[in-house]
Amino acid sequence: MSYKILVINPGSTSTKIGVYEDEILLFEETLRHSTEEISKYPSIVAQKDFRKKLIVDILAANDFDIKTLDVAVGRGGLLKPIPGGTYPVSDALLADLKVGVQGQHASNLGGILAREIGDEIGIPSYIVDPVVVDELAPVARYSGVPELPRISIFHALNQKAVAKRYAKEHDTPYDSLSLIVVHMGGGVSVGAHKNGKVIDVNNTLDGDGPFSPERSGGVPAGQLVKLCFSGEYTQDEIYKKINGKGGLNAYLGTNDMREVTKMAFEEGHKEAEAVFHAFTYQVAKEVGAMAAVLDGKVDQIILTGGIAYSEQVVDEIKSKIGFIAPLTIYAGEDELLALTQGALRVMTGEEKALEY
Ligand SMILES: Nc1ncnc2c1ncn2[C@@H]1O[C@H](COP(=O)(O)OP(=O)(O)O)[C@@H](O)[C@H]1O
Ligand SMILES: CCCC(=O)OP(=O)(O)O
Repeated sequence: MSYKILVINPGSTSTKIGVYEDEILLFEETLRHSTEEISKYPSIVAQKDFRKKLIVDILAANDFDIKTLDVAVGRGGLLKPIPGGTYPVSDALLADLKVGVQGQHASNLGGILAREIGDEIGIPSYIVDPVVVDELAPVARYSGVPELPRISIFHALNQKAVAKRYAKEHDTPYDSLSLIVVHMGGGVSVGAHKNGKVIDVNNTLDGDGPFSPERSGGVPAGQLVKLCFSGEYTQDEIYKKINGKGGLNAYLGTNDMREVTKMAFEEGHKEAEAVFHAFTYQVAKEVGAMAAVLDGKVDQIILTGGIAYSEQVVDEIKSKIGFIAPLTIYAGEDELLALTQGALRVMTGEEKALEY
């Protein structure tokens, strides 16, 4: 028996959709969203119908009968911290996605849309390796402020998928490798993978690590406190500076690294050039930190995510961190396939679904 699988991957700057028959891709589509397009919506949940219409339209454009699907799987969002694996979108999980128990991010919509479409046609819905997968070592949880422990929010699905892909291509078990994986998408995550666990990673959402197209990354905390109490901004406005309107958006008014590259190197925009170099500098610096986490014994550094398509970004980062370990580039991500495989493992009985 084969399974037809609808895969839904909402990112902060994109919606990626795929339909698979078992592991065979029937069709896929990536729709990129500008900040202008997305910021029309007052909340993540308010984007649901907009993103659902994209899915329905893509199925129709491919003459695909939605009723022939066997399962729907979505990227998992800001739930409570949980172990990696495949989870049915239960009522409890759905409720937490709607609230966003650890915050607001487009990935909250993955499970919500999988469940809604699944219920409409009477098929099961799942999420796989959500962004809250937490494998941090105890030592990595200290921040210096006891009330503010460091937490694990990152591109868990793709970080795990590319790490396992590297292990497979090199005929080595994933849990015997020490890897640094750098995902450069709307957010940037830099993870230290040791013995099959992500023992440290920057909180990709909330002011930690390098800046990214949409996020501030780590900011000077004292200055941030002053800004918060300056009376000039609401809480929401301050938070948007960290998540949504930070990073490339804040400096240059775009979340598109291709646009920044064009401004910097074709149009002679000096600030864009400086921001481009600052981006690669910050990413390289975080890789250096994760090399220390791994005691300097790093088998491979993997660069992935949409920005890894840029040779110029890759070359600049490589020139700074090449001394640590060799680099492998997996541009884009393996998230659609990873979601498919997670759903299939449960549908075929190879793995038991976890309970949220
Ligand atoms: N060929 C490319 N060169 C440089 N940047 C790219 C390229 N393709 C996509 N990007 C950038 O990658 C970022 C989005 O990455 P992606 O992994 O798709 O993000 P997300 O899933 O978070 O929406 C955007 O800034 C986009 O401009
Ligand atoms: C919430 C962590 C994952 C993340 O940042 O994803 P995007 O790059 O898709 O925003």
